[in-house]
Amino acid sequence: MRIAILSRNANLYSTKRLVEAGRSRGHEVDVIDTMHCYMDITSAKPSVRYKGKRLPKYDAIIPRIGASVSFYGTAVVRQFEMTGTYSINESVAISRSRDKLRSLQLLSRKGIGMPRTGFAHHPDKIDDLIKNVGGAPVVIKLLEGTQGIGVVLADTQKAAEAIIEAFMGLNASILVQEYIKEAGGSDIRCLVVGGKVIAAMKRQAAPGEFRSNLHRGGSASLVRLSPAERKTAVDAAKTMGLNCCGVDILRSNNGPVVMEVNSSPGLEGIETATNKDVAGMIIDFIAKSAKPNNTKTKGTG
Ligand SMILES: Nc1ncnc2c1ncn2[C@@H]1O[C@H](COP(=O)(O)OP(=O)(O)OP(=O)(O)O)[C@@H](O)[C@H]1O
Ligand SMILES: [Mg+2]
Ligand SMILES: [Mg+2]
Repeated sequence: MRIAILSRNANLYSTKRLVEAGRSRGHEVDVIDTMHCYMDITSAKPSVRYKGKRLPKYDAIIPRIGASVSFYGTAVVRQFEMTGTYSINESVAISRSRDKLRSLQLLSRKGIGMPRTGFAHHPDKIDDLIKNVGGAPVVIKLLEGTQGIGVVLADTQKAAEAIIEAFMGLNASILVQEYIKEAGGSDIRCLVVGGKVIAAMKRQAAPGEFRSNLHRGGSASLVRLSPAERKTAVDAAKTMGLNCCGVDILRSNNGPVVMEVNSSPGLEGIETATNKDVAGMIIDFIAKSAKPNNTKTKGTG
């Protein structure tokens, strides 16, 4: 097969591993910088151009679209879909998962466990917003945050009000979420490929920290999932319509709750923690699933 990896940087661990896994299985693999693709969207014969040439017809693409380039990146994926190329994650599903409010509303609608969550942009009654999710302690999140930045734990009602006021002053949309204390500063990253959890790791926050992000000093280890956790991860991926994603779960007293679903999950942490050839499993899934003109929109909402 001929596979293109859409990535801004060929030297990233995940990109390198996917290239390696593809080539070692006898596929032709190119890395294409998403942001350097351009196209004539009105052409009757859709194609994608890159560095002055028309790109060859790929059997499959693996979009690795960073959060900061979601908008243009998903347009490029959509163009590949129009040329009949199979994308492991379709453009609609990537856009859906990138919108935090939309994805949390969808997960909730499907009855998937979630921390009690409120969202707001400019509430007139901040105290009511906080009480509405059960009162302090609460976790307050900037909608545009990433790698744990913009995620704050407010222990008291007063602290929560002050933080929300500060975020309101920045004209930002926020999430206010029940604090899952019993998770003990850890979360579980489940890698779902083709409707199965193929690898999972537990991330534990550094001492004195509640955010388990590896970028915030968290450490990863192997974990055994319960059947309920497995099902929650698979259901969340299905709701998003993603064939390949990372589902982040907290272990709460009421069972597993989903925090978010990531459509371009990093491979380094999970391959190191589990010692599994995750990249290889992704390529194997593509080899099995990629058929021309096979972009069917999965999921609704
Ligand atoms: N409601 C919560 N209860 C307990 N811990 C939480 C809660 N929400 C977040 N955390 C902790 O904070 C970390 C960061 O939160 P979250 O994943 O929502 O934001 P982010 O990592 O900045 O976003 P992204 O993953 O998109 O970069 C989580 O991994 C988890 O350890
Ligand atoms: Mg996170
Ligand atoms: Mg996220």
